[in-house]
Amino acid sequence: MTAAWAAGRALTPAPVQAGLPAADGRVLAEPLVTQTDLPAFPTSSVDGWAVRGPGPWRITGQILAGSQAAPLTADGECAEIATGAMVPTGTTAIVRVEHATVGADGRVSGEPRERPEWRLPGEEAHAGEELFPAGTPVTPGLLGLAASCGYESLAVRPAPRAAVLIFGDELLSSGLPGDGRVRDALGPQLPGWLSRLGATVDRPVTEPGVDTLAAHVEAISEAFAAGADLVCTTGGTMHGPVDHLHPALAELGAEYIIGAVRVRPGFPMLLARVPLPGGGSGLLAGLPGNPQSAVVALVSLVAPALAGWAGRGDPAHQPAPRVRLGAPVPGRGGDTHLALVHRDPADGLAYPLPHAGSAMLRGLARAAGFAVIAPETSAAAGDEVPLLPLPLLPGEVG
Ligand SMILES: Nc1nc2c(c(=O)[nH]1)N[C@H]1C(S)=C(S)[C@@H](COP(=O)(O)OP(=O)(O)OC[C@H]3O[C@@H](n4cnc5c(N)ncnc54)[C@H](O)[C@@H]3O)O[C@H]1N2
Ligand code: MOO
Repeated sequence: MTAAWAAGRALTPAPVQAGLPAADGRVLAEPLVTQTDLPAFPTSSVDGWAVRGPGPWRITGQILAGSQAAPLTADGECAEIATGAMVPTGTTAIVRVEHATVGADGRVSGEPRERPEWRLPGEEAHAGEELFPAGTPVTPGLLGLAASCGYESLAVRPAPRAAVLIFGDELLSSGLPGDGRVRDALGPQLPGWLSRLGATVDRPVTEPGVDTLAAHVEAISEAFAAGADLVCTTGGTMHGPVDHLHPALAELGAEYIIGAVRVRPGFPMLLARVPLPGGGSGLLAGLPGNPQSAVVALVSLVAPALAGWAGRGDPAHQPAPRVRLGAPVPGRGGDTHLALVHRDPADGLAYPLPHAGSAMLRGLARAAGFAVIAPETSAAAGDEVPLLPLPLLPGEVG
């Protein structure tokens, strides 16, 4: 959702310098420019003999990886060379160890392959060359490349810090539900979803907050004061007798970015900008109390807001994955229907899941994501529709 992405983008903080392992998952704030030729010196790609001129060759030395290579000064000379070692100047060929023999006179004979067995400086990249632009997501592969071309740290957009505030007098954080009380099903799952979306959740989710206006205002203020960039609250998004989120936002002087979304389930979700006492502002995502609706809000509002904040592209401008349905999915009138689906590996089709009510999690816990059924439409078996995926890791996808 572009408005959520833009709200996150507007709060994108100044870049930080992060050590290479710590930069994983972030986004480059500056282009990755190689500080050296890659490779930086002529490098043997095999174990063998660096030779000069026609053979047989007299052994003049040994060059191991990591050492400086003495030149081969005359035809008929060779040096034993290891994979990764610097090729001495004067080398005309490298003969692989398995293609060479050492004669009784101590001389080396053998046939080099036609293709040179070493890599030339700059073959992969030249010093000063831009390898990736600012805005590129940092992956483990990119970290390895950055190290190869001379970096110890990278200028990246810092990870957004998210806090989770659970509200509801009816919620228990341990034991069995009953007598009007239910277990909090959001406190245990939201940190995992948020970290899969690239946020840092560095404060433990505390006991559910009580359903009073004062408790809402205090908990939200406190979470921002403790350094959260994004506060996710759960419950109280409607206008029932103990729904205090809207009044709390009014008291905090918040400005709505998105007040509700014409989507089922999850319509009371909201995103607001909250002014901070020290200046600047933070984002607050109000996730509806029904647990599946809260996850809908997470993928619809929180995911794009975090992408914007972290310096990543607008997910709305990236091609949505599409799935072919194996069974019909009804529409929800004038609202978009987000229908939980899983993919059957047998036929590759997406099937709507049972137990998909907004208060249920049994369907969600094995879903790949939500099939998007546009307003005033319904989908038939065989139709291809967009998929709003859950932020699952490879192998977790249902
Ligand atoms: N008069 C109307 N009432 C409701 C409507 C409506 O249109 N008119 N919409 C329903 C929909 S849809 C949703 S979604 C909920 C949103 O309610 P709130 O965000 O205000 O959430 P609560 O009222 O606090 O809770 C709703 C429901 O979810 C359970 N819940 C809350 N938090 C948790 C949690 N952490 N873990 C597990 N379950 C949780 C709570 O016990 C309630 O059953 O409003 C409907 N009402
Ligand atoms: O919109 Mo509610 O979120 O349908 O359960």
